[in-house]
Amino acid sequence: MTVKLQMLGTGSAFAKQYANNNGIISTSSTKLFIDCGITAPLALHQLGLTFDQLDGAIITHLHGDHVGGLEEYGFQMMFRYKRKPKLYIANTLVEPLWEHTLKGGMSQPGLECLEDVFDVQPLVPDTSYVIDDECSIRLIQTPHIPNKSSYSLLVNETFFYSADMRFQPQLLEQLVQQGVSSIWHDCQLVGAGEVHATITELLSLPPAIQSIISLMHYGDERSEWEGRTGLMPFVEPHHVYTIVT
Ligand SMILES: Nc1ccn([C@@H]2O[C@@H]3COP(=O)(O)O[C@H]3[C@H]2O)c(=O)n1
Ligand SMILES: [Zn+2]
Ligand SMILES: [Zn+2]
Repeated sequence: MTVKLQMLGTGSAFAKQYANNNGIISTSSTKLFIDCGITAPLALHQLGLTFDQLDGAIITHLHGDHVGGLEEYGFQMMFRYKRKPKLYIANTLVEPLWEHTLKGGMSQPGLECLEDVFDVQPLVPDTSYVIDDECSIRLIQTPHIPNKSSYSLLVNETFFYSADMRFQPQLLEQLVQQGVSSIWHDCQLVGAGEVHATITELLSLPPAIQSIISLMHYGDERSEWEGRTGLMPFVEPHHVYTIVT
């Protein structure tokens, strides 16, 4: 049972040296985007891949760096590849993703809801879903923007992918107690962490937790922080990581 994760990009929403923090999670039989932001179509192309090589996407929340590539993904699959990709998304985000994000560009006769474009798999948070023999996923609602739903992702109950979330030391502690052995965390290197965890906050975690954290969703100032992130390495874009063995 092996699950791999390759990041198309590891950058913050405003980063220009690193593409949006979007990944491709894969098993021997399934390949899914984790988020599909503005830069995802180009980043995918630069990796030598095409949309039809993926089975679908898992979506964490509705910011452009996480969903801004879905219009092109949906249209390419519809008109070029003639197949509906799976869309794993929290049940609370199904309607807003269509009404507030995609409808303006995608609606036309015959395309009137998210289900007309994607094979929508609405996920109930805190519930585990089997993707295939090797992989299960569970969404956990985590705080990001006040009064907006946003989710982190637990893979096989052992790998925690924060997506975008504020500093939640108690949650991280609890996850470790429940058997999580690897955490990929978004990280704001400069400025106040109003909607993301800052590096200063993450550096305050006990060494035992820091030692299983890798940093993603960072800004262009990453190079100034090499060697200054405690026990937490940066996730490298394009590197293929084995996240579950
Ligand atoms: N209240 C907010 C809302 C948004 N932002 C910035 O906009 C970005 C949107 O994508 P993100 O990756 O969630 O990061 C957000 C902040 O940089 C912010 O700094 N404060
Ligand atoms: Zn983001
Ligand atoms: Zn966000």
